Amino acid sequence: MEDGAAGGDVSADRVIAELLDMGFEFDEISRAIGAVGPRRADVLEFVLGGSGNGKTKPSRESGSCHSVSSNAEPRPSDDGNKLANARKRLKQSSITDHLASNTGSERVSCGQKASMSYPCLAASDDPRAAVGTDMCSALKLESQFLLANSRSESDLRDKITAVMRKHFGFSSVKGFQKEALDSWFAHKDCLVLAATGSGKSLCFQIPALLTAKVVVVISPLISLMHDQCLKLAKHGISACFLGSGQPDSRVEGKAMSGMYKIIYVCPETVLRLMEPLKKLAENPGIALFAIDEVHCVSKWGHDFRPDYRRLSVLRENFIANKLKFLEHDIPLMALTATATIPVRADIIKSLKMSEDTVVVLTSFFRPNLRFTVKHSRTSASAYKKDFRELVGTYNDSRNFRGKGQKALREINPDSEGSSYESPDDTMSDDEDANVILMSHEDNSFGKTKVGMPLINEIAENELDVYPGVDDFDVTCGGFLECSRPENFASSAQCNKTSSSSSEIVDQGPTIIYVPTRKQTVELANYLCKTGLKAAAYNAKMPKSHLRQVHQQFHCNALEVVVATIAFGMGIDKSNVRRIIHYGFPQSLEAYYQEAGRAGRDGKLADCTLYCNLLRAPTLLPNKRSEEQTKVAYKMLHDCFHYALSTSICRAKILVKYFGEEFGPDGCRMCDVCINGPPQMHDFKEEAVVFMNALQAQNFPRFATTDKVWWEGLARILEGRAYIQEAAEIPRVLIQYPEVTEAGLNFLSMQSEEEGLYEYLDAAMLLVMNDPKPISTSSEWGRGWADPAIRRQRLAGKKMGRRKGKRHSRSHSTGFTTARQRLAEILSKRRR
Ligand SMILES: Nc1ncnc2c1ncn2[C@@H]1O[C@H](COP(=O)(O)OP(=O)(O)OP(=O)(O)O)[C@@H](O)[C@H]1O
Ligand SMILES: [Mg+2]
Repeated sequence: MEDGAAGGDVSADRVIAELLDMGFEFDEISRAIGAVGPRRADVLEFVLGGSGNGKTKPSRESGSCHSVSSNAEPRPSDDGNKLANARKRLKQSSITDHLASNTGSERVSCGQKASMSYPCLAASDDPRAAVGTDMCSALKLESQFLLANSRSESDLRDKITAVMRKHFGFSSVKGFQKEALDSWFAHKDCLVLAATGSGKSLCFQIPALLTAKVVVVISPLISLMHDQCLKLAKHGISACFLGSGQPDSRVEGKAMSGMYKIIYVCPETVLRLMEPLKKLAENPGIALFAIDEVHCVSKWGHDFRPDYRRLSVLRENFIANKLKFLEHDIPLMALTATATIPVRADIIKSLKMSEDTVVVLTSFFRPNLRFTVKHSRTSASAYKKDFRELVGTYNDSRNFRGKGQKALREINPDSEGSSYESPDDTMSDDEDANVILMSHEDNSFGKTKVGMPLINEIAENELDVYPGVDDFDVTCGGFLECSRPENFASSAQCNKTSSSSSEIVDQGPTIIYVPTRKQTVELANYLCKTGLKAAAYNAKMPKSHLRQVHQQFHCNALEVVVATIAFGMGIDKSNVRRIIHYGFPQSLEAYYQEAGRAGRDGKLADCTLYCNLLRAPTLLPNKRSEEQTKVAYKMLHDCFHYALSTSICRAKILVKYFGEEFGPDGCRMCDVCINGPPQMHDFKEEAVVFMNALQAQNFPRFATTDKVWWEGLARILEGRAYIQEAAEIPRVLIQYPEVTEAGLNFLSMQSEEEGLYEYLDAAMLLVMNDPKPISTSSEWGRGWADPAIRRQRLAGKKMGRRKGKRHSRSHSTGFTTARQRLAEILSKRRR
């Protein structure tokens, strides 16, 4: 959506449709149109200003800096001024402005760098003496000098150290960076697998500074390329990006003639530029093709981009056998933070990387990230409970600083008669979950296993899918030049509410990832009402708003950004203290990459996943091949299992997912390490009943009572390979279980077996601790007709009421009853 439309009059209907798409509520939009008319810009300003919610915001927030989502009550008298100011504020620099300033900064940097002393070079040897202040020439000569003189490894080391100090201000390269550079130096292809934020970019940026040749970097997003160019410009390195978002048509020609040390290019463009790249390879030469975020190559990865697969043309074309002027094949360096073992193999195969490709593998473990999973219905009714701690974290520190000791209660929406709190949260939650689960299964059961219709929890058009390559212009790098350091709030208003900037560092910013655009607005509004400086961010919002969010986030003027995945790659902000996922991510790769945006400064950071443990994630892309469906289900399956685990350290599961062994100890920080596993349970009896039922072909569906528990048992048996999925496309939950050879062995040996001790998973623990029937299930409904069952249930309810708690029913009672009922059902069926 372009801002260009903002100034013109458009029909109210169109404005309503657009804003609904952004995630705003219909009522809110209507109210805004009523107040300011149907001009899109005015309506947007009204709703983004939070005026549309009609509630008085906390007094502390008056004139708050977080205008992107603040809640000021509109004052009709100053509407005109407000809109005029807003329009002024929303007017952002164009990308051409950015570029102009880039060029400027390059040249200034060049002049500055050229006059700086260079520790490795004797003054008389300094090639820059002859080149004045032209940065490109200076760098070329400098790098010619550097590499030409690097006869030994130790020479190279020294040169690298010098370049690191000079351009990046770091004293040394990290081990994995050294390995990657060594392989480049040996003209070998290389696959670099290193954690988020570990410094992969330097692996391909340094070669550009060590030779007179150019480095070509393939990157999936224009915004990412743009950010990197801005950062490099700051370090005095000339770089450009090519592709649909490049507004200056001359840049491509300049790049192909070798005027930039580093050329960022999207895969689509690199394929178009094959011939010019060959010329570039001849003169001045291409030092390296770097393929960043290379997991996009793989259909098994989380961000599959078909054009990435076609990058095999690089290996096919830029080899000494084909291009006679080449002494060696031009090395490929592929880099990612999230590639499982199958993805790695797929990358090497798809890109046709050479057989002696060096794999640089570092630990994916991020020791300062503390992972936690919390059960939640992840809807508005759970906000109060789920975000109490977060709200307290920010507000308490402000109160502590003596800003009126405002109790959370006073500024909490509940005190204003909000309906955020559910009267019976867990109960309705579980029932909802089961209703949906049942309806899914009812819909799919009996239909063909392949290609059966799938039900999405959320309409897909409410989601932000993976950002397109040309999401140009909403970048983070542009805001690196905050006038204050990261740990300072940037606006005067912010400073009004924070007596000490250091306390903002203590709190640090939070990113909350939600699945839908609507939730970004809903949750950001909620958080603003509690007094937090929060803003919504999703791909349908105007670019001007998104830029503003980036800017305020980078300068610590915002405490919380509530975003879809659109707030993504390229965020290299060091002090993010919390990443909250409010709803299941689409894969563990995506989860780890998003979580990896926390704690880049090495200090402790929290990564919390709130999800409904009683409802398997079901969201799948609408348009997909059978193979993609399988992959998508597998990814959701892995996410669900991660969340359900009660006995394995979270960090261990995550790094193991990427093929890394973690050793016997856990991280000692995650919820599982802290809480320890639950008691083991002997599942033998249930397992025998269950598998016998499967064997008798009499049990095509799970029992409808304590269904969640039986699903958990199926997971356990599947984990032991006693049962397996018979469906061609396995889903998140096992659908068509069948007993395996190992299962048959277990059944035949059961008298000799001691027991089947396993941990209950988190969903099983939930239903064990709070057993309740599934009111919508047909079995449950039929159960009421049975006087014995009715008596039992009523007795259970009374007992619950007497003790004043729903979960007062004894675990073993609920458990045994369910098991007995299942056995009865099965024996009836057999008869
Ligand atoms: N040798 C080093 N010493 C200290 N800091 C470094 C070093 N190398 C890189 N860094 C810093 O690490 C941070 C992250 O670097 P970079 O953006 O390259 O990470 P990344 O591995 O590409 O992460 P992501 O997977 O999220 O893209 C940067 O701020 C960078 O300056
Ligand atoms: Mg990177």
